Amino acid sequence: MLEWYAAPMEGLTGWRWRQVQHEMFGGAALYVTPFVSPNGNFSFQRKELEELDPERNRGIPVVPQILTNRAEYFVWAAKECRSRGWAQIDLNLGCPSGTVTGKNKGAGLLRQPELLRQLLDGIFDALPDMKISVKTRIGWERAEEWPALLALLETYPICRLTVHPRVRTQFYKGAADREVFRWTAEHTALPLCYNGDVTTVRDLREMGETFPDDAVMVGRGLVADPSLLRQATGGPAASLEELREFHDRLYGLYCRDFSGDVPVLHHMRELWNYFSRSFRETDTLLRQVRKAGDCRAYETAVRQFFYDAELSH
Ligand SMILES: Cc1cc2nc3c(=O)[nH]c(=O)nc-3n(C[C@H](O)[C@H](O)[C@H](O)COP(=O)(O)O)c2cc1C
Repeated sequence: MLEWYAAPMEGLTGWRWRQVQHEMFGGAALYVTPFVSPNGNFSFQRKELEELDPERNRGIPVVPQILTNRAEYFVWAAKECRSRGWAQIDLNLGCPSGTVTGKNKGAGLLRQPELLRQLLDGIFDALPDMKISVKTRIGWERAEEWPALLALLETYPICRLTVHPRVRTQFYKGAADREVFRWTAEHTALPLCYNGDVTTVRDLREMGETFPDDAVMVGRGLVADPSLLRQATGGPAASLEELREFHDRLYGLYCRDFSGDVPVLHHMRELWNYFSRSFRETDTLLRQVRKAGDCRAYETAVRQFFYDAELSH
């Protein structure tokens, strides 16, 4: 059955974004959290605890994502998540960042098949009753690596394999290779989820028609237009008023929770990098937003923007 998922995006789709998006627009059957990264201290950071907190995610179907290359850290973190009521845990095999891959984590594991095997053996031996999903790229530097990686992954009872069909060295450049996903769908019995460059309702419909038995995960397209999955499930596109309310509520949560203007503005700038695509003619606004040295200047720029704004669709 085709389902739509919200992708994990560090700094963008954290619990505050999920709260507001889910309440206002919904449409996602699951929301994978930006990764948490357990280590030898066997304790989560405050930000990670918030990300996993049932209260902050109340009513939202959340799948915590874990980034590690050590089975004992994953198993500890998964049990912590289970004790908070989360039934499924996702393993990150896709993060391309040099600081992550340099430690053989995320996509770094894709060039270390033996380490990956040990990690998966340890995870699936210790957690036979938990639903474990995996989100992966198709290789380190060449798509030709994918058949061997898939053969390895297939030996485990992965409850859903999300495939982002780029290799690590591409980061987010070039096009996601939908042919590789098609090949994967023809060659594996694992439940699949497609992820990459799905940004319009037309894309969503096309994916739904081509892969009716799989799921589709949307990242940047959903941050750009938080109503995208509502539209995929037959609902209307967001109105200008809804987008303004979405912005104001999220901004209000950042202002409430962060101390000082700097972290608030940092988060809002990240959001606008994508959210601006919902509107026409955003150059002046984006300049003003980037220039705003404090929240007052930011609020003035955004008020003016919404006064003049026109939707891009
Ligand atoms: C700023 C940013 C943060 C991301 N954080 C994560 C993350 O924490 N975990 C993860 O698995 N993928 C992460 N990703 C990758 C996205 O989940 C997704 O795979 C990627 O954006 C491609 O999908 P899209 O074209 O629908 O955006 C991140 C991507 C970006 C651009």
